Amino acid sequence: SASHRLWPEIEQVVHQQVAWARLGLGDSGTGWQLFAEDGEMRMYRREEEVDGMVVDPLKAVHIVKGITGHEVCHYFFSPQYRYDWETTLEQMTVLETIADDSCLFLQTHKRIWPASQRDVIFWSHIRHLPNDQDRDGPDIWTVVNHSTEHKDYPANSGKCVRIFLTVCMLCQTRVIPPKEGTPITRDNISCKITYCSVVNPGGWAPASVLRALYKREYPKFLKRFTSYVTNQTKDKPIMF
Ligand SMILES: CC(C)(C)c1cc(CCc2ccccn2)cc(-c2ccc(S(=O)(=O)CCO)cc2)c1
Repeated sequence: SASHRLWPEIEQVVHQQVAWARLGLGDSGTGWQLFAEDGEMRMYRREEEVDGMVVDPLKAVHIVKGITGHEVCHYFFSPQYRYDWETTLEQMTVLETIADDSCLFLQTHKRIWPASQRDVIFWSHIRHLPNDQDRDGPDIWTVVNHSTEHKDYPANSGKCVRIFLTVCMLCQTRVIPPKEGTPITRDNISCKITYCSVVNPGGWAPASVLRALYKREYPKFLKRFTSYVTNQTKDKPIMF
């Protein structure tokens, strides 16, 4: 709700992330390296370090047939499905339900050898940015996750190293209209997904180890999540 202490930050970060996600990859001069390809999915990263720590920004573009942006964002945002698709998750707690479109999460992730176990606190916000009639802009659904602090869970106070992240799942639905008068089916829809992520792994971890881990884990993550949405929605009415 607009009166919540996090609301100004949510508004600012969501608009910044939507603008960032909608930027193309620019020409090769922008340093984006394609590092994974699988069917329609293309995954790019830039090598960046902050205080000697790998924080490689990642941008993935994927086109998935038969699902909508609303459905992708619904399953990505809603806590009740997360254990189904987030296999690196050990524990997820909803610390606060800020509004029906905003939650505060605490997540501990399974240890990924040889890095030590990590946890993260982030707010998550789901937003529909409809294309206003006069502009034929795209109809966008997005979920933005952004790290924040919580007084009851100070960073690095327990067994876990605190990670920091900003993630944007931005979706645009495409409909190929079927023959006049016939209903739209899942064969007529597809979703273009732009997934942007910057994960600061917190405490020290060797750059080579992190880069190998990101290279292996990220493609699996997006494939697994989109397959999950396809399976969850295939026998259900379309959520536009
Ligand atoms: C390896 C990599 C795929 C980058 C990775 C490792 C870890 C585990 C923690 C970690 C980080 C770094 C090094 C070792 N372990 C967590 C995440 C992560 C966490 C959260 C989200 S989310 O978009 O907010 C969806 C809700 O869960 C996405 C990714 C990614």
